[in-house]
Amino acid sequence: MNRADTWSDRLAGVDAPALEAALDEDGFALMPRLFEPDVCRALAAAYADERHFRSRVVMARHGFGRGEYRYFAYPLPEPVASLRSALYPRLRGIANRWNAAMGLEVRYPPQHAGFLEQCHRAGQTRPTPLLLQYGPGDYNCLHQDLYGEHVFPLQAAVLLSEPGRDFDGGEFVLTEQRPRMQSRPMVVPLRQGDAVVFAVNQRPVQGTRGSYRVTLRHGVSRVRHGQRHTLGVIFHDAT
Ligand SMILES: O=C(O)CCC(=O)C(=O)O
Ligand SMILES: [Fe+2]
Repeated sequence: MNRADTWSDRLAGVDAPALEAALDEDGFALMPRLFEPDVCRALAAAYADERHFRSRVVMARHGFGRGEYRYFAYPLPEPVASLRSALYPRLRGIANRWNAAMGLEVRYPPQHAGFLEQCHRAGQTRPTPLLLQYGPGDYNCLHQDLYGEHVFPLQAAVLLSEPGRDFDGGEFVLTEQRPRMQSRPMVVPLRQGDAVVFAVNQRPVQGTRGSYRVTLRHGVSRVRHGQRHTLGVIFHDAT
């Protein structure tokens, strides 16, 4: 069995109706223990090896927060490549249903390779999966990972460090901006190896008089002690 099959099998064990219900209710869903601790450690350690990456961003230089991240270069290393292509078909139905509910015409093809072709034809050719590294005092301002016209409306992040042991603080947070209402904050309780799937930008909410759109942003509260690493999996590529 090749690695991509292994990841498809692994994701086949995910409770799809529960994932979908959580995404519809809150705009995010947890996938607990997606990575084993040894995989988390290996990926976090890979941050130091420049050869895996196409660029490095020091967040304070751009007003993005404090801390840094690196975008992987193609070909993506394992398990990032397999996870990205195996997760996409599990989220595509929700993405298409959300777009229909929001009155958007875009629909996503069955396989990630097909969607990437669309991105690449539009000049979005640079890989977007990334590793983030935070030390004491670091944080990530609320943001959206939009990198061009082509956007897949869901993304995933995997926490590679263990809260309480490797770091304190550094909570993954989301805000949901509702039309003519105050924003709703959400804190996502993650442990090492847990993944969160969440809305990149907008999602539909079913109200009593039809559906309306809310806008999500995500970020990370200040890390108090220790080191925190995350893997980010974004399905569209960047210009
Ligand atoms: O470090 C985090 O948990 C946030 C990661 C993030 O912004 C992303 O994956 O897009
Ligand atoms: Fe992000």
